[in-house]
Amino acid sequence: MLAVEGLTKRFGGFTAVQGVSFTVAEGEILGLLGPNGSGKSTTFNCIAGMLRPTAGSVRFAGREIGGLPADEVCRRGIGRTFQIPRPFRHLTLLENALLAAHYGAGGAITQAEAEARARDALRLAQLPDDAHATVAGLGAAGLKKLELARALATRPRLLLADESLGGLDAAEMRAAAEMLKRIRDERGITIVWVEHIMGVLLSVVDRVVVLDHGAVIFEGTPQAAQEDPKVAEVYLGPPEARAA
Ligand SMILES: Nc1ncnc2c1ncn2[C@@H]1O[C@H](COP(=O)(O)OP(=O)(O)OP(=O)(O)O)[C@@H](O)[C@H]1O
Repeated sequence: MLAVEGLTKRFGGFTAVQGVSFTVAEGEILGLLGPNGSGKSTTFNCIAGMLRPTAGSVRFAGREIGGLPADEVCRRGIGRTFQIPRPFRHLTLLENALLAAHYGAGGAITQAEAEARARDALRLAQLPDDAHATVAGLGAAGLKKLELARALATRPRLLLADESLGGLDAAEMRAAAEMLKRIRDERGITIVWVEHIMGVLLSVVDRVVVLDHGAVIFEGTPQAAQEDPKVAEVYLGPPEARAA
């Protein structure tokens, strides 16, 4: 469904992503892992149209999308969440989701249809879908849910989830991971989940790609990732430096 090939992104003289290639199959949950600064968000933003790749190709559903603007990528069926939720705080949850539904449809749906999509997305994210629920009072976990609902309201076939777990406690992390799994299982939405926290992600993803210094250093099953010495080294440091 998604094929990233030779993706490279330079910022001036600095190469943040260098020749990254991976594919995502329909219905799969792929975990994109890597330590801070390894190029995950840059890769993600090149797919989602927030950044224009310096080189390489991004194909979605058989068509090149590399370099298309974010709104066009969204209309083609790729929804995304942001690492730092920035909802419209003066609007209700429903209004936030409604705006996302219109954005995802490029303004081509009726208000009734947008409302149906918005309510469905809020329910999927386990948020109230009544007209009065407000953003005020949502904690970190609630804001992440709203971020997810806004992405779902755009009716994506592929969901790019950016670091959904930062700032959550262990129980909230498990619940968030289960929610992504449920969205895939119930709706068949393909998911690329970007995270630097490895533990809980490995329990729900089908496959893992690990980046380090802008390049892919591992691709395989979650089990194999846990046993891979290169993955252990970027996460835990060289063997001699690890605590016994
Ligand atoms: N707009 C930019 N201009 C210059 N350098 C950038 C820019 N965006 C990212 N970088 C650099 O590119 C590298 C990769 O950053 P990126 O945000 O993609 O990493 P990441 O793996 O997502 O990290 P994190 O887990 O901290 O979000 C970093 O060294 C970062 O400082």
